[in-house]
Amino acid sequence: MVQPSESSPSANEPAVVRIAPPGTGPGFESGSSQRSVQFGHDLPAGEDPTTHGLNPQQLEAVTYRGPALLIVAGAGSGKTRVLTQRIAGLIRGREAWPSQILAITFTNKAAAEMRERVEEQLGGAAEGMWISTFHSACVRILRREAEHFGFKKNFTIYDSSDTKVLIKRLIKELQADVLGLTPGNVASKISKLKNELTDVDAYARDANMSDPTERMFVELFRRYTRELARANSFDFDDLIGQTVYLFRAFPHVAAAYQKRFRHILVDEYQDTNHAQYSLIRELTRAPQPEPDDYLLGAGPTGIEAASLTVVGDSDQSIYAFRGADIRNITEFERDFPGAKVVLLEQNYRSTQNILSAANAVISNNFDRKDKKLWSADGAGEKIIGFTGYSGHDEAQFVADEIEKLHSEGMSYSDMAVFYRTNAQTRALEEIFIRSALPYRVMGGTKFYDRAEIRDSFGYLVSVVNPDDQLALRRILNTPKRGIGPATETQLATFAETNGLTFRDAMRNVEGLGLGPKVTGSIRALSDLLDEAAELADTGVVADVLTLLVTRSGLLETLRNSRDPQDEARAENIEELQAVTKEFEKNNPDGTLIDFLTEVSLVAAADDLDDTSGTVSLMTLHTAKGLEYEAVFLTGIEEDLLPHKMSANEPGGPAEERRLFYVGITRARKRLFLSLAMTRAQFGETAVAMPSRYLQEIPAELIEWRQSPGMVNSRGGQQSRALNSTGRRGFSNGRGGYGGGSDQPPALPRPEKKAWPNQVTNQVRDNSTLELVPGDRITHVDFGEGRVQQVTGEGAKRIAHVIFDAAGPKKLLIKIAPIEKI
Ligand SMILES: Nc1ncnc2c1ncn2[C@@H]1O[C@H](COP(=O)(O)OP(=O)(O)OP(=O)(O)O)[C@@H](O)[C@H]1O
Ligand SMILES: [Mg+2]
Repeated sequence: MVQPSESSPSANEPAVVRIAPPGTGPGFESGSSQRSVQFGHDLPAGEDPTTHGLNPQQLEAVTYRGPALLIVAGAGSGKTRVLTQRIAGLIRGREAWPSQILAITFTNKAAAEMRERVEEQLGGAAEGMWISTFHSACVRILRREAEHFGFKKNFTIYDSSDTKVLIKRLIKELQADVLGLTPGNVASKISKLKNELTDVDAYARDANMSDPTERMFVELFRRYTRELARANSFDFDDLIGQTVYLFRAFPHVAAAYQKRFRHILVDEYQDTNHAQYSLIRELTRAPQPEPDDYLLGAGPTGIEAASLTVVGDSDQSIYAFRGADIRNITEFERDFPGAKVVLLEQNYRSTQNILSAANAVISNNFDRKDKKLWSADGAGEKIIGFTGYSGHDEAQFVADEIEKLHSEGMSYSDMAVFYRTNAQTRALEEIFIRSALPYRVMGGTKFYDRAEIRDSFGYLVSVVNPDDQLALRRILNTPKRGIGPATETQLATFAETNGLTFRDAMRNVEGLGLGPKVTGSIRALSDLLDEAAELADTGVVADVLTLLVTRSGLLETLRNSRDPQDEARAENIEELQAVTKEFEKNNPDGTLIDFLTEVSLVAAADDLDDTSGTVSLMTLHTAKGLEYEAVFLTGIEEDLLPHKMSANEPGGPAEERRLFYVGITRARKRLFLSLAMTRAQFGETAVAMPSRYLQEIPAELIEWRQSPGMVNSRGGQQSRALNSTGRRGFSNGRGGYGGGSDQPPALPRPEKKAWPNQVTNQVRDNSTLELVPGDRITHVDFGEGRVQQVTGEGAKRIAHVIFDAAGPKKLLIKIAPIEKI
């Protein structure tokens, strides 16, 4: 390795880092050069690994040196790759130490991938380099610096559900619900304001205070801000906003980071919001001189601003609803005068058919610079379109095609299924489970949202951050220990009147004059938390969790419960214990705070688990920046894509079109577009219309397939609307269907058969069904077939069957709708 990281400025010490002249300073000792450099690839002699295999534009983007560089290009043109190679080049060329680099990506997964790629290029760990999301970078900064403005290092992070609990309580206290204010709309308005860096005072100055709703909102915002500060907590938006505030209020703090980070690189710049943009602006200012700069001879202008590289694609801006501002990219040259702009054109990801579809779709957005993606890889296979009768039918199609690709040699982890809304996963998961198809749902990790997991975290947070009243109140009577709401209020009031925290009120419970039983309960809880805090100082995270969930009775109560659901809940807590052990293994020095930080960042953005050997399911938003051999875009219907919430918003349908474009451009070789004619949502089944975006794709690029249930049915949707010869079914492409009338299409009547979704509603249990190779069986959907093999045990037994008509399938015996014949 070229860089002995111990001698470079430690990752934990941002302190002062002077400009490192190339090739000097710790980590750049002479003699450690060529010889010790290893590369992840075998290269021809004389080839520079940093620039190897790049096209001329990419080369320019990797090697350009100057204060500001903007790389704009369409999907799959190598933007992220250029960033990665640029970082590797800076380090390898000894222009920067790893610790002088700050690279920002959009998800944890993208950050991990980028780190991996850089390390692969360098042939070793690039320690001290910050490659992270905006949120993670800000948490690291705040952990070190929060004390400058009245927070403590051990602050906790409120996720959106914590935020809503707190706002709900405030709404109740102020009886704000009569004005129509709900936790949801208050939270989203506050979030929006924070993304614009508007704090409550700034907002109040311009608010129309004669409007009672407005006045009430201001009061809620004010109290929310105060409660968060008192709880020594930040919400998600604060992480960025407060870091900006910190830098602006404390120039010497800002200066330390401005000096440290010499190269700042931002991926997916089109999706930065105002707060994130401001953070970048603060970090790329020339540091203000400090007195010792003069002493050291650096002088007031001795240190230049960091160099900034951003990459982005306006066509992939999909976070306007979170305040992302496309102008950050379009006005980059104005913001950073003298900026160099590089355009990339060639796409290295997808086949031409996929790109042509993407080009055709996105060209319907006005107000964009026309750019066409092209590939040197040839046309590739046609896009496959499929219209199912129902969401389950569609899911079955997806599962079948996945199995087919798999049997042709494609790995499950090279395939992904995307959808617009999380609700769509239900049908997909049901079918996937039944087909014994390995999959993983990415993002929106439901695990951390479960009540018992939140309870467990309530305990951990109460230990780490005793100021967090919300967490304490959550666990006060969980499990039930006879502490009612009246006692809770008494504790809160006692704290208020005596200027104590809620936690201190608990510690002094004997002074409250409560009954002996309640007093005893609170005392026991308080002592447990103290004991756990002691353990947290010296012990490992897993032990702290175990102490808390056992001694509090949380685990035992669930285990002893007669509610069958509680058994699963107890298992979830055990799973959490496994997560802490895993954390320990990966972070031998990790503290409880580190653990909580990691979880709060990960749970909000993407998945902890590795996805090897599984098909990935995720929303279109989560899919950004990723790529897969085969991609299934499901639910390409009006009201889903474009989503019905967006239809009437200014810019809504255009943003949804970009989302579709993002989805299409994730595919390398195979793209499947599917929809259903009826879709069950919120317990109702509604007729679904094909998305207006479908007909923007030239017909010759798509091969439409029939659902087996619709064969021979007259007026089938795809033959009416989406046949290969034209677009007869559509009026003018603006959502009209069937000649522009609002008439829903006549549904074809599938031949009667049991649809998969009806099967799952019955309690089916084949646990005792004996199957051996050679047995003939019949399946509700697939008809007759012969068992080839049975693998797995118990509830996880899988039958490998070759159906006479439907071909090979794997079935989870326990729940498969099969019978032996
Ligand atoms: N010069 C090149 N030669 C070969 N492959 C390349 C080249 N440039 C990029 N690639 C490959 O093309 C794919 C897309 O690259 P990358 O992910 O960097 O694109 P991107 O512009 O960041 O896409 P997106 O806009 O979707 O984020 C990757 O697999 C990458 O390794
Ligand atoms: Mg990218």
